[in-house]
Amino acid sequence: MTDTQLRVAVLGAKGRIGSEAAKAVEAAEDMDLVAALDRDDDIAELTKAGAQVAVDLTHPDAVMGNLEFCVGNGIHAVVGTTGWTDERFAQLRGWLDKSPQTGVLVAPNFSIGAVLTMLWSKQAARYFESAEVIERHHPNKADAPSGTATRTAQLIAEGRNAAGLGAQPDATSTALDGARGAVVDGVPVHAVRLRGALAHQEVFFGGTGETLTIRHDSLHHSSFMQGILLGARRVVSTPGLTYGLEHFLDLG
Ligand SMILES: NC(=O)C1=CN([C@@H]2O[C@H](COP(=O)(O)OP(=O)(O)OC[C@H]3O[C@@H](n4cnc5c(N)ncnc54)[C@H](OP(=O)(O)O)[C@@H]3O)[C@@H](O)[C@H]2O)C=CC1
Ligand SMILES: O=C(O)C1=N[C@H](C(=O)O)C[C@H](O)C1
Repeated sequence: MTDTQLRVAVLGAKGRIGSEAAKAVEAAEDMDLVAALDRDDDIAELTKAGAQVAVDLTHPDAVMGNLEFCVGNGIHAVVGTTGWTDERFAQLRGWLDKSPQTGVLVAPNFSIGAVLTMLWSKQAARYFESAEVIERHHPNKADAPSGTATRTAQLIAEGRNAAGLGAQPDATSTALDGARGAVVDGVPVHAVRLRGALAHQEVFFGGTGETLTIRHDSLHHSSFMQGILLGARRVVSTPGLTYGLEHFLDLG
């Protein structure tokens, strides 16, 4: 270990993504993996290990407790864990207000293709009357819809609202519960759970005489690793809350 190495910890280090993130941190020349913690470990290990950044890839039930500890101890955080609500963001901002030098990145998705899907969906939204999101994940996923699909729908709604678009056309008057998906800010979101799937999303737009589909597929866990490492490098010099990896990408 040298003084210039970034001291990174991974929370959820036995999980599907956390285990890969721990390997990616270990392999990064400018980082040291100083702690790899999972459910039964004591989070106080982070301070003992001198962690500068904690990468949280745990569970929606665990992430807030982890963040309260990290921010309270001046440890920056890179968060991939889902389950974010307005109330949770308000709580996190409250903790950050008391620790103004600390940075937290909350990234609904660390893969570049998914980030672009979200940004392009917001851009496209203003031009189309109809927009729906279908996400597809492995059946071991705890939450539905995915954090990425939820954020995509929110961004589509922002694009629609800025363009003055009203409610989407939909004459459905009889439907089985759930047939039209969950509605996020006026945008239907459908979640498929499928053995063999990893993380996939299609965003459908419909206008007069045309449709547009933006599709992204994460085919391997490695799709998330570059974004996690970039987040860790950048969050240490970005105090406060950053929502979305796009803020750390040079997108022109
Ligand atoms: N933003 C992004 O790009 C990505 C985000 N994710 C998100 O990351 C999260 C994890 O996903 P995934 O790896 O598939 O899930 P897993 O269930 O495979 O991994 C989560 C791990 O965290 C552990 N854990 C639970 N509570 C705690 C705790 N308090 N402290 C430390 N570890 C804990 C779990 O233990 P146990 O099994 O005993 O519960 C498990 O080992 C999900 O919210 C997922 O949506 C995933 C991929 C990419
Ligand atoms: O649980 C997963 O696997 C994933 N979770 C994130 C989400 O809910 O959007 C990111 C990606 O879709 C993989």
